Amino acid sequence: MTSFAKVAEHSARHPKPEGVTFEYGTAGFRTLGETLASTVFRSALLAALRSQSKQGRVIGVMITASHNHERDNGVKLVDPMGEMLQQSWEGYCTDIANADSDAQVVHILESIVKAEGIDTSIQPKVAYARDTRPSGPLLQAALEDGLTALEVEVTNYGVVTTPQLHYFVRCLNTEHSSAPYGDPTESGYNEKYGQAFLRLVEGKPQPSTLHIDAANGVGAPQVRKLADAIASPYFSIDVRNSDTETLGKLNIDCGADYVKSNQRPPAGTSLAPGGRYCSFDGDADRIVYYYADEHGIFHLLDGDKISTLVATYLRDLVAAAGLSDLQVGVVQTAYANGSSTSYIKDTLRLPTVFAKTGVKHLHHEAERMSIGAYFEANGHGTVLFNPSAVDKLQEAKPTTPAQADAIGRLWALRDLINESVGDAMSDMLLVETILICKGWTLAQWDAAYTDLPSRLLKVVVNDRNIFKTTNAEQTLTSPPGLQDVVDALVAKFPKGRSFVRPSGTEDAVRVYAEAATRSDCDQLAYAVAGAVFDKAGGRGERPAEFL
Ligand SMILES: CC(=O)N[C@H]1[C@@H](OP(=O)(O)O)O[C@H](CO)[C@@H](O)[C@@H]1O
Ligand SMILES: [Mg+2]
Repeated sequence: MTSFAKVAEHSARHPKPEGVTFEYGTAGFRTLGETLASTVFRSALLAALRSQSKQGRVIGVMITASHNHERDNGVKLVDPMGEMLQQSWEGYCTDIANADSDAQVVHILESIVKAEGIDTSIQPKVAYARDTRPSGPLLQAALEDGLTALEVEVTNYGVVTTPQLHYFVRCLNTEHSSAPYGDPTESGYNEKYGQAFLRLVEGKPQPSTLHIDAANGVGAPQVRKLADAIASPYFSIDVRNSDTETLGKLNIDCGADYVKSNQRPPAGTSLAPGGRYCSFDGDADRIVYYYADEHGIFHLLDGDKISTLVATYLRDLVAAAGLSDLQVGVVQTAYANGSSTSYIKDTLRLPTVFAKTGVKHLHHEAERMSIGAYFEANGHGTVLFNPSAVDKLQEAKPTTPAQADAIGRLWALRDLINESVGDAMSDMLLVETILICKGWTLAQWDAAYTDLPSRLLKVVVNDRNIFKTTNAEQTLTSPPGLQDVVDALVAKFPKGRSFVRPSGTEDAVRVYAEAATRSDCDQLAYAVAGAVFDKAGGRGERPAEFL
């Protein structure tokens, strides 16, 4: 029987900072690392209850702030199949993080037990890990104190990538089932993905070296271990921005978010024409590729390019396997470039839907498809095979060697893909596989369609909570009248599209715009940003570039 007797005493060691309100947002809690100890301690308590509510299955806890600044940190819970915490529990997280006293912390735990009908005699189990941030060890200690207070059975995975922790959780919970996901260790991870990759590329021409920018984060040591496990010229890598020791380097002027937001290579990287480059973010769940053409012009291959590449490859394999009733679909968010959406609909002729920002929303949409590829434009995503697709693969009776080969490749691809969550390393192996099998350069991959010029801006406002949206976040329902202003501005520009939504991870409102030309796109973006600032409580000085 779990008792809350020790909770108040342990909680008193992790006082909640005064005047701070925490919110379990798009990707868990995320804010200044030095303010997070109480929240991490309390997240441990919730992870224990969540485990009991899932009959003692293992819940994950990851301490990371991904691509955000090194002084930030964050914590999020991982559900038993390696997916993001069920949304209905996010409110509990927010409530307990904001509880004003240790007694209230206990009271909230008791009320969750009641509301969820939790059997507290079940042994709770939690697996946890952290990224390389300097505030990580102290937050980990707070987490451990919470886990001890509730006598949780724990597995500490140390310093690993976010998707590795998701993978471990899924493995631990399927270990004794009829379909174990894999060995829940770092070497099990490297073996599983590495072997699937080698199976798929065997006999094809070898690619040139891949230059990986690891954002000076946890992806650096981990991708080196993956390369050691693969130990093949098919995966020849050069890891850059791999300094996880020096303070102040994480995500600074490098990493997937920097490259995608600034549309340029990491500082200090000059791109050799024909060279192959990619960037991870700070916790290695996002990846983007890029290259320079013969004129030295930078070209970005973002999440949209990855999802179209992957969807095309899967569509062709499914056809070659003779499994015409297996439908490949693509899930995007409103931030997907309009050209990619048209390409998926009009050229690939595949179904596509828009989900709200945040991978948990995309993941749930993709689950409804037989084979669903989902990616955010920023490079976070994966592919899901739903159970009926797996059944069909199992039942398939190939009548030709070509069909048998395609079915074998679909199975190998399923082993290559981290289905629990978007994973820079697994996605990289997937992209590499497809490029190797097609014998393509990055420029050949890029040739499928041309991105419309786009711009993403931030507007700092007094209260971002007044912004409410509908239609997969593309239409504002509040503040009143603002959407009409946006619509009128969009109508002025050929191929114009723009939308406004509150960020779930930062105290700001995001404005996205695209249009047929760079200058139209910028005019639209800055005009919409100006309208938001003027009509919805812009804070501080009005940025000079806003129109
Ligand atoms: C435009 C954009 O890139 N938004 C990001 C960002 O969310 P916001 O809610 O926009 O702050 O962080 C999320 C978590 O990493 C990521 O899922 C999402 O794509
Ligand atoms: Mg990340």
